[in-house]
Amino acid sequence: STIRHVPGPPSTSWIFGNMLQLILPPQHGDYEYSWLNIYGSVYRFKGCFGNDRLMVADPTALKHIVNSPDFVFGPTLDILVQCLFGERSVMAREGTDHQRLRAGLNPGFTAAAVRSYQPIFEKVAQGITEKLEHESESFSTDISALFSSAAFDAISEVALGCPTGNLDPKFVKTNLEVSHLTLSQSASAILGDALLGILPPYIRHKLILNLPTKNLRLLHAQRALATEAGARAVCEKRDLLAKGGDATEDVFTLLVDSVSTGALGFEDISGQTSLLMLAGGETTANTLAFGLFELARDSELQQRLRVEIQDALGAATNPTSISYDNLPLLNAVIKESLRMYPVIPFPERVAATNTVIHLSHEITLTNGQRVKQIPIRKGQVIMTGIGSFQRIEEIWGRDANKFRPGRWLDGSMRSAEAVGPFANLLSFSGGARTCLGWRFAVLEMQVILCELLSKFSFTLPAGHFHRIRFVGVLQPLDEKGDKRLSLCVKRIL
Ligand code: HEM
Repeated sequence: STIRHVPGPPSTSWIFGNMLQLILPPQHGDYEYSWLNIYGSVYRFKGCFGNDRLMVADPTALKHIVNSPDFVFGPTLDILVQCLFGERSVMAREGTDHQRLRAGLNPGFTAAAVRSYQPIFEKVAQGITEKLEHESESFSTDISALFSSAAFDAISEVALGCPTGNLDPKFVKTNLEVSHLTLSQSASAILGDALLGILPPYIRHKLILNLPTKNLRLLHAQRALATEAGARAVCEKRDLLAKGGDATEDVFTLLVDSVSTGALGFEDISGQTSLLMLAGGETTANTLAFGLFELARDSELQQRLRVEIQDALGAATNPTSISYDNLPLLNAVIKESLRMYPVIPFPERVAATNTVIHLSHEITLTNGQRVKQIPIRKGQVIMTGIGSFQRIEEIWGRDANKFRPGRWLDGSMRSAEAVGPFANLLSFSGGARTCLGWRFAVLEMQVILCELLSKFSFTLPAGHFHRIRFVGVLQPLDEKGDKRLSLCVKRIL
């Protein structure tokens, strides 16, 4: 097959191939981004047990993969989706069933719907300020924990219409435990995924649902509690709407209201609870943490952004009338954070049929042949190299490995093929499975950054250390491997 001749890094282990280098390097991207420079935007590497995998960062090929029904979730992602989100979740659906459910859920995530959630995001952001104001004037704090809890509050209030304080405490606790569970990424977990991946999906699903391990029991409990919380929220909203009560602005209310159109059933709504709570929490929280870290290490950039925000706040007739999309530097910082730190950096896909991917330019195979398309056999695993794509120098500039929000403002980037829904980035993926909550995440980040930077300044503590690892999502870890990113915070008002 052609794949055999696609150049790529040598493998040092039959059991692990290059998987440990890709998933557990000392720092995220240590190998991946240097392979990009050596082998280009498409290369072959070894998965576990000698299997060839393809890393694809070429924009034309990526656009095809995310838009084509020829590619479905790879085995590891499939396991994750079944365990964490359950078979009723939109992520677990395929083909027309997926399209139908997505269309039904869409009213909760349109630009207009998300704009209506702005006051809730502002309330959550003020909640962070209140926590920080309880500290002394200047102190060090773990912003990653702070953002995780804020993102959980935001998704609970905006999706379910329920403050976290009103949720079943057992659900809140298991949700937190599950978020921490992703930290258990290890060589044995990679091997376990590879072994499960060999099984046909039907047997794999049966096994996942019935294996009596502690972690799987926790995941099942979390899913059940999430569905219960979702069902309760759906019932409350249905009763309120039936009585003609004052509807609150939240995703579930909008969706329950649309049930009469026949697009969705009540269980289609409650079945999304686990997915929304988990997919909407850590992703946004970690992107925010990485962005604020970059601002903490560049005080001049931080100050310029603060001035932009304070000017906008000063000009606004009331704080909730701010139009966050009109703040150029704020949005450049958010785009640059998403570009440099795509929290899902290489979602896995598998070819559902024999197919071909076309590339934006020719590559030279190890046998000397020049090709602009690669035939793919059914079953071939492909990593959609979102992180690598977002570091291609010809597209993003010679300094693509540097955090420089100015690239979004000074016209120095080459316009490339439009792939994702936001700023030509793929951090929210693209095509039929584009992140449903991308507008939600962008507004949440805009509101929280504005609130915090207008009231506090952030610097790196002496001897600052953090490591970025892919543990289900990209996360900042401390020396001990615990999730933490500490910054010094000083009140400025
Ligand atoms: C910075 C924050 C976020 C990032 C970077 C992000 C990224 C992604 C990516 C890459 C996918 C596609 C995964 C794949 O197909 O392999 C995805 C799917 C999804 N995301 Fe997000 N996400 C974020 C925030 C959110 C939020 C806040 C919500 C909910 C309010 C959300 C809900 C979803 C849902 C429901 C899907 C599944 C879509 C489907 O399969 O049709 N995400 N997200």
